[in-house]
Amino acid sequence: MLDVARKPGQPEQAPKVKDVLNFIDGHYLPARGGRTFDKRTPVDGALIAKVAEAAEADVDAAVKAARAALDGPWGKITPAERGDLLYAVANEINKRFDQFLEAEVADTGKPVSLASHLDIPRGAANFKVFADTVKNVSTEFFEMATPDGAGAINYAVRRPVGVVGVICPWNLPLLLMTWKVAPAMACGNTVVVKPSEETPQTATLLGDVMNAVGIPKGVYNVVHGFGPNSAGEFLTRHPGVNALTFTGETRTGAVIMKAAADGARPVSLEMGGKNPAIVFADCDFDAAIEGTMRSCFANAGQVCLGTERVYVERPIFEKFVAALKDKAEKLKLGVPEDKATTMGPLISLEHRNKVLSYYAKAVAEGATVVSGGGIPKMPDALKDGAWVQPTIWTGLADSAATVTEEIFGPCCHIAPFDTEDEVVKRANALDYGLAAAVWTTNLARAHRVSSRIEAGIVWVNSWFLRDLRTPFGGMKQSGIGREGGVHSLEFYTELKNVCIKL
Ligand SMILES: NC(=O)C1=CN([C@@H]2O[C@H](COP(=O)(O)OP(=O)(O)OC[C@H]3O[C@@H](n4cnc5c(N)ncnc54)[C@H](O)[C@@H]3O)[C@@H](O)[C@H]2O)C=CC1
Ligand SMILES: O=C(O)/C=C/C=C(\O)C(=O)O
Repeated sequence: MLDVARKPGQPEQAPKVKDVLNFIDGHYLPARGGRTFDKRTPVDGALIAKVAEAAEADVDAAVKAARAALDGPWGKITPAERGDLLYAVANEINKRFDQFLEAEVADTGKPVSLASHLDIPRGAANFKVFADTVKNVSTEFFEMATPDGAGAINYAVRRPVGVVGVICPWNLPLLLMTWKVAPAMACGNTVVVKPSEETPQTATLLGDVMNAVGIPKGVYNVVHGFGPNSAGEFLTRHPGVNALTFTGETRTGAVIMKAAADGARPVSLEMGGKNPAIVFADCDFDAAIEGTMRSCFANAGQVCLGTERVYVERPIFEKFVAALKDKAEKLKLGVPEDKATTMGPLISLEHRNKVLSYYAKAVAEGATVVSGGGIPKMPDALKDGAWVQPTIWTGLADSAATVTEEIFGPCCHIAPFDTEDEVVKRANALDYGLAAAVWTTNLARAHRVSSRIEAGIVWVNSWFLRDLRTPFGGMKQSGIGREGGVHSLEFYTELKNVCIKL
């Protein structure tokens, strides 16, 4: 039975319903036509915001503002000056830390302890890291011989691609949005952001930060709404957008790629995963359990890098399953503000339906439910929240839907394996290739296995350990392109070669 951590009687007051507006050309604006949609907290289902639902004309205005800003002061300042402004953005986010924290927690229901250590600090750090990257990266220079003996020189310069459309998910809203907005701005572009309809608040707050530190109007714009036939589609189809960057589901990425084909516009796509963890018998057992707990259950399993398939070498299989079950059952579900809470709700009742459909499918496919498998008993005040039990299965075939399809919930299937060759093949068997974790104390094996795994990121004896200078992205259907450090410059700039005949 799960221990439910919440303060008795909470929430005592009805939350204030906020108006969340679009942010266009430096101004907070309602939607043309006045449409709004409701945002409810997944903690207890209470209405927390009325969000302006951008009409096509609002998206058009945002793109036009972003285009005009390219020709304004933003287009004329030096990379170093842009870098200083981005540092100011980061410092201002940190100054308003509590405001961002409150907004992120309200939208997602995630524990304050998680958002205060991950989401908000990374939101600020993203601006600093890309300000530094742009300042410190040089380009190419080649001297060449010419038939007349005078020679020529070539040098490459980076120029912004223009207006970048940024389509964001709900799982790490500020972190993932700024992971794209920061490099885009550091490279001199302007942006129109479409946050997830589930998490409209922190992107909106960031508009105020941009104004406060003097980012010129029109550089950063936010339009709210949904995907098809709404702000997402209006933005991705808009011919004034020069490049599109997206994090979210693979099927959505494919739709966005089709939209980008009109005008042959570049895309950067970070998409779904069904990530394996491979645990060898020679691992540091406690570290492997601790790391696998985080990779399966952090953020209620709503992390694209999270583990949903665990392969454990047979000699330690039973011990591993028992230890993971023990830890999973100690997770404390509860209100975000409670320091004891270690797992929040899923993002929405709709997403919970999806996750629960896999819980049912696992049973139908013949799984042994080691732990969880349903809806936890929560106090009355939280009964309308999107709560789900952390869940562990064993006994499924590698072909089961539960083992092959992204669930994006707090769950994993654990299977035994016998040989390195066998487990590498099983880990690589899917069309996804985002991340993997390998647990072993054998250094040669760590190198061997990580070199054979088909994933954009392999963590050995760790998980979600991020150096923001490194390439980040997925192989196969998990993504197109890499972002992070200098790799982001490849996407957010056009590289132009200048050849001068001497
Ligand atoms: N980081 C990741 O890998 C994430 C994966 N997911 C997975 O995706 C599933 C669905 O979650 P959603 O939030 O609906 O993800 P999604 O991929 O549909 O949405 C992500 C963003 O794309 C926008 N969008 C959706 N359709 C669009 C379209 N046709 N054109 C332009 N923009 C569009 C959405 O409004 C949102 O801002 C989840 O159950 C989960 O499995 C969800 C969020 C993040
Ligand atoms: O650290 C990052 O930049 C990204 C982490 C997580 C995701 O991309 C995700 O969950 O979508």
